[in-house]
Amino acid sequence: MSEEQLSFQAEVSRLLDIVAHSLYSNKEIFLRELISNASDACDKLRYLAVTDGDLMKDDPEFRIDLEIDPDGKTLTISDNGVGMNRQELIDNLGTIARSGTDAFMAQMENNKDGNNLIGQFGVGFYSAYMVSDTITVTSRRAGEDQGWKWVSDGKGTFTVSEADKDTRGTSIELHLKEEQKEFGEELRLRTIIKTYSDHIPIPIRFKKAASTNEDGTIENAGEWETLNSASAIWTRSKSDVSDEQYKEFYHHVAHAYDDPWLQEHFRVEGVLEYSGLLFIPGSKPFDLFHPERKHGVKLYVRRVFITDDCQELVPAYMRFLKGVIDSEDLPLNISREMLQDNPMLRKIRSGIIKRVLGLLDKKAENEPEEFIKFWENFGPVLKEGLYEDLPQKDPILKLCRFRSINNDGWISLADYIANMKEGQEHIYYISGEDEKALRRSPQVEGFKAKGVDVLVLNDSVDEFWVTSINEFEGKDFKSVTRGGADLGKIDGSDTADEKSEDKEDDKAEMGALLGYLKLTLEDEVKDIRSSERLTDSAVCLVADEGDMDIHLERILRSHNQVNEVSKRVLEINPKHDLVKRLSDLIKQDGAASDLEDIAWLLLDQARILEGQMPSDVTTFSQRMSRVMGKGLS
Ligand SMILES: Nc1ncnc2c1ncn2[C@@H]1O[C@H](COP(=O)(O)OP(=O)(O)OP(=O)(O)O)[C@@H](O)[C@H]1O
Repeated sequence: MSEEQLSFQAEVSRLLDIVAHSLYSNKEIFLRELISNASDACDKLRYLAVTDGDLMKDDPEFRIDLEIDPDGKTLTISDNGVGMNRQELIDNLGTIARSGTDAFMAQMENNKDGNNLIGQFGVGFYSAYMVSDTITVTSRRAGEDQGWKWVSDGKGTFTVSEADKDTRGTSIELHLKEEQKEFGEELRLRTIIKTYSDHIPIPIRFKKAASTNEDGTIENAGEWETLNSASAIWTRSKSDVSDEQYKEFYHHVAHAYDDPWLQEHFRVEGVLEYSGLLFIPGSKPFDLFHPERKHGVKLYVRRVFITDDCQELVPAYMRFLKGVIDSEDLPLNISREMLQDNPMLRKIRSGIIKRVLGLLDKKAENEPEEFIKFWENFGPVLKEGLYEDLPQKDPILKLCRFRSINNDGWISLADYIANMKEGQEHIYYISGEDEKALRRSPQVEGFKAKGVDVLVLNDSVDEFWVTSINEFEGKDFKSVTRGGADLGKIDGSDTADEKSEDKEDDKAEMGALLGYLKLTLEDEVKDIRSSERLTDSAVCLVADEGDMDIHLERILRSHNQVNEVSKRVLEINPKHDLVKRLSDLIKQDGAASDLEDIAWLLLDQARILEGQMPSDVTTFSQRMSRVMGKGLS
């Protein structure tokens, strides 16, 4: 097959354009990316060779070799890993199949500080275009005879052609940009390898430059020197690993550049033996909520990489975890299918869950401010565990942090309970999308006035757990937008506290108005009540005790899981001037016809406060005009 020219997928072209023009100062990371890929390629072959030993029989020792040409114009990174055939070269180096790429590129293109984002995202192989003007990849897939060459200047197209390659694996030749010649210097490369890739468990070798002795003989020519420690970092004892080495391993295993927020290096012995090195990232990845997002924990069996896609190893609600688990007990030739219902794996999984929840708990206790950093990045993910993993509900609830109407910062449920008022029986919450709007909702007014705190739940997962969890430490969760407010039973701390006779008076006062409103609006609402929860607003809507909460219903409707809109209860505030005036008018004139507009406007106002539309905007605006016109006359 002769040379063929192909175009990059549009996303790759956009990415390459960003990378080539990036002013990102940390350009040396390209080498880390290429070595990381080389090491992954060796891992993949080692796994395949468990069932097909022939694949690496002729050359059983893995290695990654670096070579520079005498002029320092090219740098070549070669590995004897799994290699790529023609189609794999086209697919892997011509397309990106990575979730979050679009979001990343949009941010890069809009963000003045976009250069730092390159570091956060990790652009993998393509980062080599920060330092090269042309890249030639020559590769031969293990078990195949034909080698292939991929060449591109990173500007829209690449070519693929047959190539002679005697050995399996991949060789990447970078033709360095004029201004990036430093990456063709031996000393610079040695430093980079020590800094970024010491932990790679495969020897990274450098071909020593030849030196000429006084007598004219040539020394060192063609000799290889290993630059790294070349042992799996999780097999070493903690005292043998420096913080820097842990950090670099994290960068490698997580394909990330930030600092880990937490690291845990451990060994479990006994019935089941495994070791692990787990990290929680210091920043939120772009694709955390992408449906295809997987956790980043690689499974090894006795140092052999098995898979980085074992959903049974770590639950989805811990998909922020990165790192390695290395089992001593699982069979080496375990197939990915066999992992699906494996009792040993289930035990490892529950060990990981317990360990991570324990570590988080310790952090929350001992370093509460640090813990908030974790919470702000990953809290919404961890909360998924509240309904996905019911046995862990209590430890997770203990870790949950909340916004609330009486606090600017974060509080725990224990804080909430400690500040409950005399007579308060429930943990009150309000849920919706917009934190600011929720804090100002009419339904929380009465709670605020009494000093009763209300949790503000504005993560999309909240609605799902809060309706399925019955209680925390004997207290149940109650929405302030559903059912009666029960505020009368609570001992308020401020002057707004009212006596129960007052309330009875209010009810009697309002009787005629309530009767009139019920008659007028009976087809639209389930009931109309005098409100205990309003202090400033005239009206609000609430769900009746047994009905679905307003916000949950809206979410389910947007997912087409419910069709109808439930009728709500309209509450009116007996202390509000407008309501008092209406009540007086009704008592004087009976149901005067011009009160009808006002009744409807009150209902529509309550709907708008809920973020809904008036049921008929034309009629709404006509009523509004009529009432305003009367106000002016
Ligand atoms: N040395 C190599 N040997 C074999 N395959 C390779 C090699 N380098 C890259 N690849 C293939 O190309 C793919 C793309 O590599 P690239 O570095 O762009 O992304 P990645 O490693 O999958 O993820 P990341 O962007 O996080 O680094 C890899 O997933 C791998 O399949």
